[in-house]
Amino acid sequence: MEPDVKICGVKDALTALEAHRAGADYIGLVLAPSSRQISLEQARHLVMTLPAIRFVAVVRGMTREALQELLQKVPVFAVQYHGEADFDWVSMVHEAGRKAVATTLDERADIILMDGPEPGQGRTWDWHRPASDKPVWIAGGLTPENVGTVVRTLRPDGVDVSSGVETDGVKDIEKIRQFIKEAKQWR
Ligand SMILES: O=C(O)c1ccccc1NCC(=O)[C@H](O)[C@H](O)COP(=O)(O)O
Repeated sequence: MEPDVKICGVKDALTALEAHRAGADYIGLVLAPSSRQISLEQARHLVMTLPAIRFVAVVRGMTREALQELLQKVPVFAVQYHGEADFDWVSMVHEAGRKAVATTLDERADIILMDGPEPGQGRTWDWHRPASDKPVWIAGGLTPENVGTVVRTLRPDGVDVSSGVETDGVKDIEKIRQFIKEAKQWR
């Protein structure tokens, strides 16, 4: 099986649609503080406009109340939670009928994302694939140039990229196409 590809930090419908048409399996919408952050209203508009796309809401250290609001307002396919939570965010996401993407080895989640210490900064790290019954995605400094090697050596269930498919901080559809081609030809 070829790995799933998530293109993270998409901010507009055209880029989401082009990435989807290029073969992206998931599109990440950053709701955490970031140059890629969009509002709940923008996220809702994207998700409602493009119902065929599996959108993942990317959050960091979000409170219970804010997560509740997100789940009520934005019908994303999944929530990817970065940072510590002092409440059971996985159960909340499941009760809302969504998938949970954990950035720690949390076996209650549906997918484990192995990301670097500075998400979204394009920094590589000691990529490795932990033993887990859950699908494991790899992220952190991936590019069209290195993703093939990562897929070939670690055999992840998915790969996730943001900076590596941007030019001057903006998503670049040619890099997205190249990344997807390289990621999916190795499995
Ligand atoms: O992308 C961000 O700006 C971001 C901000 C806050 C929390 C998470 C964020 N991104 C998470 C992702 O899923 C990124 O795709 C992942 O960290 C890889 O990023 P990159 O190394 O830039 O490819």
